[in-house]
Amino acid sequence: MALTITNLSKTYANGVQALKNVSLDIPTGMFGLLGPNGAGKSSLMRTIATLQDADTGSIMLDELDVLRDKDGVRRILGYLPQEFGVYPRVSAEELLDHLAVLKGIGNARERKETVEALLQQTNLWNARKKNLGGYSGGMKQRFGIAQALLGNPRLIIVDEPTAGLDPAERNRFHNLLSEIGEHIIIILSTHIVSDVTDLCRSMAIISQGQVRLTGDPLTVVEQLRGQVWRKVVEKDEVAATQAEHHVISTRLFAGKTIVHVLSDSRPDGSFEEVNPDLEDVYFAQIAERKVAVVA
Ligand SMILES: Nc1ncnc2c1ncn2[C@@H]1O[C@H](COP(=O)(O)OP(=O)(O)OP(=O)(O)O)[C@@H](O)[C@H]1O
Repeated sequence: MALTITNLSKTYANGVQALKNVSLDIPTGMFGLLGPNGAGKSSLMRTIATLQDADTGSIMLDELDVLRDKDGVRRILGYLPQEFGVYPRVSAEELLDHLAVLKGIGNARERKETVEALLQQTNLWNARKKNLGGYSGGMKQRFGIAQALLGNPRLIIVDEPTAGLDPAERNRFHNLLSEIGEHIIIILSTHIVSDVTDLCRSMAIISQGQVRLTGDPLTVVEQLRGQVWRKVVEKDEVAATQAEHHVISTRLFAGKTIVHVLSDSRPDGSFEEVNPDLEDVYFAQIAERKVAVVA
């Protein structure tokens, strides 16, 4: 199974062009869509989820025309949106049962089995009678995944799921996502680079509505080897370093600043080579855009 997005564009009524000729091939497994705030990730996710239309372009899930056959897509789609509201005075068990009815699981016995299995899988069984208003952020996200899994979806979209979760809940959420299956497509939209490093076998970086890079994380990181250099500088040296070099990131460490610089060769003897990671790949893409905008 594959999701093929071709030349997708979208301009909102206020003139903002959120998607510019986006083309992506998304294979089975977990796919990471990485980009800064405002990059166009949610616009793309909502379009795939049939919640809004594109101006031009096409999206095919194998033979299924996603932009035309919306009912067909909804039958096989699980969606966890960025803003996921719950009814605070209803228990997880009751709401999941209700959502299962809406998903078309009419048989009461089948529904009971499905709801119970999902509550177990998302580790909410012991809290199933508790009102959702009393759930923590992480529990709500796990409930969000439980509802997205109703009806055995073949395509799951999760939009920025770990923002605001503490490390333990984030781990739990990651484990849950990676257990869900290798045989369906899961698109994880996020601005948290390590979510993609940890979970995804293929990915894309999107910024300002355009796809900047696609590939598998290991390969795109390897392609940057020999081009990233680091130096520890005092805070008041950062500006001068930025003026002289192509700085892709700065990070505070013990009161000093670690700068990462992109360069085909060692800029000078004061820099040491970095073992690049996906964060370097990401910042290199995003930093290039900033340079392009200034120029
Ligand atoms: N309904 C809308 N009407 C007008 N502009 C919109 C609308 N939705 C999004 N935008 C704009 O389109 C651009 C892309 O937004 P989008 O929400 O798709 O990005 P994002 O990558 O999901 O960002 P974030 O992580 O902040 O949600 C932004 O400039 C945003 O302000």
